[in-house]
Amino acid sequence: MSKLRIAVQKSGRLNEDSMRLLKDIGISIDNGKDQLKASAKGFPVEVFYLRNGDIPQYLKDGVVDAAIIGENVLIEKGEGINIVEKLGFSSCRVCIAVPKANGYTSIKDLEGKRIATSYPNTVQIYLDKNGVNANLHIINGSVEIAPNIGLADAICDIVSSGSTLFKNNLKEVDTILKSEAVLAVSPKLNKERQAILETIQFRIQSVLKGRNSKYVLLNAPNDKIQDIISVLPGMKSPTVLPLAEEGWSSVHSVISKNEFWEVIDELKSKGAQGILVCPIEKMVL
Ligand SMILES: Nc1ncnc2c1ncn2[C@@H]1O[C@H](COP(=O)(O)OP(=O)(O)OP(=O)(O)O)[C@@H](O)[C@H]1O
Ligand SMILES: O=P(O)(O)OC[C@H]1O[C@H](OP(=O)(O)OP(=O)(O)O)[C@H](O)[C@@H]1O
Ligand SMILES: [Mg+2]
Repeated sequence: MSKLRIAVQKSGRLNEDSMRLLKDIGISIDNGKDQLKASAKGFPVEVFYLRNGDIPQYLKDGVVDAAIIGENVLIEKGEGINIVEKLGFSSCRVCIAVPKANGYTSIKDLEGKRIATSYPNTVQIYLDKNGVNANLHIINGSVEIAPNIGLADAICDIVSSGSTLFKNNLKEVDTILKSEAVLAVSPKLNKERQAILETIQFRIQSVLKGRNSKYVLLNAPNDKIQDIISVLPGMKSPTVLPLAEEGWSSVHSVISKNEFWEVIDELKSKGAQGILVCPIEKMVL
């Protein structure tokens, strides 16, 4: 039987969360990272440990069928590769930054200037769109140091917390794109492996829905129940069960992590007591 070949980053920012996601969807791997290729136990998948930056070419060539990769890398060099799931980790943005003292007003200020970057295609497309001519200086790491050593007037690199820019006396002036880890697929994927991929996608969706939701249990007097369930969507509708104590009920429901605190405040103000909040491992709708 054919196996789906999935690439993950060998080491770096994406590795740990990628391996955790694979584990959460039931793909466990015996051998360690020193192996560049490993088979999953009890599931038709082979995992390849590769450099994030090399993965787009492997996908294009069909050497691997799917990959967990930073969206920014696909935008830079992943033409023709489809993203099938956004995975909700390694969020960052690709930004233009200049020295703090620079009185930057718009991208036009970079006309004729030198920009250091590891993302030349992304920057060039952005400059072309804005009708700006600049000289790109391609470096693979520590891009933020370039203005300080006189190598460039501006940089274009990944920003997350902003602390690397801050430490290097730079300020973010333009965001070119936002990125997160994604599941990407080779244009050469065959039918048999497509079916394995669909099983994986279904499992990933169940895990991500679980991660984005909380299970809530609370107690309330029966005369407050209608008011309380009006703010609780649940998967279908909330579960209401009688408590041993006469006149009281327990309500169970699922809340989205994004609106969690607002809903909790509202539940309290409507008379909910003993509110318990539990993580959800997986959610199959
Ligand atoms: N500071 C950050 N915060 C959040 N996500 C980040 C950050 N830096 C990078 N990323 C994301 O993680 C991906 C991998 O970054 P990392 O620095 O680990 O590898 P790399 O050096 O770009 O790649 P390679 O595996 O080819 O050596 C990036 O492409 C980006 O999507
Ligand atoms: O906004 P921040 O939270 O400071 O993160 C941004 C920094 O993180 C990444 O570098 P990384 O640490 O991955 O080092 P690298 O250049 O060796 O890849 C990126 O290239 C920035 O330098
Ligand atoms: Mg990095």
